[in-house]
Amino acid sequence: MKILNVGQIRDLDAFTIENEPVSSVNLMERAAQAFCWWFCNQFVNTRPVTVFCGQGNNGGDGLAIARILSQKCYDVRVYIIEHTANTSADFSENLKRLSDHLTPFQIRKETDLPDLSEKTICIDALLGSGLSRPAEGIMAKVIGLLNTSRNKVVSVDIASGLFIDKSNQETDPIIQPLFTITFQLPKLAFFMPQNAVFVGEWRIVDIGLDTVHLLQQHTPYYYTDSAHAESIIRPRNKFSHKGTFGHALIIAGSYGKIGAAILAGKACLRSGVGLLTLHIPECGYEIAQISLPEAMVSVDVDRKFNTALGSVSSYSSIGIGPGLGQEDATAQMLAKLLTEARLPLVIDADALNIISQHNDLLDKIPAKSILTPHPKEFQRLAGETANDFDRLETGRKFAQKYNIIICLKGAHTAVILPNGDVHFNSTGNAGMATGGTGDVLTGIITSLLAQGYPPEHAAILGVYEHGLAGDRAASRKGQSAMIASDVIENLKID
Ligand SMILES: NC(=O)C1=CN([C@@H]2O[C@H](COP(=O)(O)OP(=O)(O)OC[C@H]3O[C@@H](n4cnc5c(N)ncnc54)[C@H](OP(=O)(O)O)[C@@H]3O)[C@@H](O)[C@H]2O)[C@@H](O)CC1
Ligand SMILES: [K+]
Repeated sequence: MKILNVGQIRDLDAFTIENEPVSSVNLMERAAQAFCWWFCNQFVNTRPVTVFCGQGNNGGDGLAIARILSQKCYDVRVYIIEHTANTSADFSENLKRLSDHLTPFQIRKETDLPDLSEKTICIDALLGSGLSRPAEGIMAKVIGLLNTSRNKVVSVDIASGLFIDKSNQETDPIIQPLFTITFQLPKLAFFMPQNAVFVGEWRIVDIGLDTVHLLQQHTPYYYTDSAHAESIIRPRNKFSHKGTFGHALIIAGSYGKIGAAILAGKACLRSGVGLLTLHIPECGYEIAQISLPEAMVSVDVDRKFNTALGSVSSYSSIGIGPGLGQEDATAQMLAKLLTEARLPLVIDADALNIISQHNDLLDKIPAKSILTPHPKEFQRLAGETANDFDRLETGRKFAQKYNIIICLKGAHTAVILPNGDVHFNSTGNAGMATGGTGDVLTGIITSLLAQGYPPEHAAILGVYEHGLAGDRAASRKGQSAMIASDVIENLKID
């Protein structure tokens, strides 16, 4: 699914109006109906509703929503924030249509602000995609009122005050909703960790914007939905044998961290690889043979750390990093591997930290290798950034410069491709913020690479399936009880 910028959203809106054709006020009606369909499924009509409207089209949506909910027997109050002499045409039309049902109250100054009863659900239709500057004056006061009230707030399209495709300042007044119900497409702002409280839980409602025009839009930003992930999966051929699915090598573990190697290895096997070899220090030999009998074990000459590899030319994919440690000998082994490997690698955890400390290694990373840093590891690699938008831009430049793929881990892991495209993941949950889940991801992606998935697909699909397995684990065990092994047990890539 594509993620568009403000200008493209406006064009898509205008194109639909002209070519469907549909009048803009009828498109607004469709948007309001779609919002109300979600709202009525979420909240019963015994809950009072207060709608706060600006004077642009977001406010127009709010007026239409108020009318529809009132027709559905909700007890509705409407407040219009009169902050400008200009109102949009569709706002004015919806104000007329509302007059048979409700009389709105005006808010012009602070003393007009209402006392909100605790039970009322507030609908935020103050400002939408037309935001051109931070909210101020009476608009900022209303935002402050809603944020300090204990009421549930639902934002229409986007939280008022939040920019769709650029960073806000920390001091900007922005609504902190429980839910955002957005029209047609997710917005770039939703994927930035800095915006978590300004988005809440978000849902997309379809308002029938032109799909052909949407296909023609160029954007570097995508959202990996189930349809896209499923289109990547290759069915297993009936006549296949273990050689068909490749031979993966995972280089991981150190004394006290052999578990990381086992988790990565098990995840690799559970993601469909034909054969797996684990390269681990000698102290892990028996642990690995007992806990993972399906894997072959290549034992390092060192007892506690990985320090030397034999030839790697026979492997179909190589993952390195989980629990590796950062010994000098390990760093030398990694440098040699980067020089000798003739295929893209999966590089995680301590392998990334070693590269951060030896910047000359960056140029040696094989083309299309997949790096899986969490934000701190990425910062060590690429330097400080001013905000999450800036970090994403830095990631795009970094991926292009070194011809690599970066899976920037987070609530919506961003898979950044060598051409600068970014695919935000849709699966996963806060239960996955626990030790070992990163090792599992390394195993999954290494497995997909071994099976012949192109690196871009291995990264996008691996991240998606990792999150999906985490969601299955959370629904069975709960987010607090689940551990990395549960993510592995819930893998099912077919
Ligand atoms: N796209 C779609 O497919 C569909 C979109 N729809 C809906 O339309 C919404 C977009 O509507 P919109 O363009 O009228 O913008 P919106 O945000 O309501 O207000 C802009 C007004 O506010 C003003 N203003 C700006 N910043 C301000 C500030 N800080 N403080 C105060 N004022 C400020 C600005 O003034 P100006 O910048 O010109 O000074 C202008 O007057 C969209 O989010 C969705 O809800 C659906 O109905 C149908 C399908
Ligand atoms: K809004």
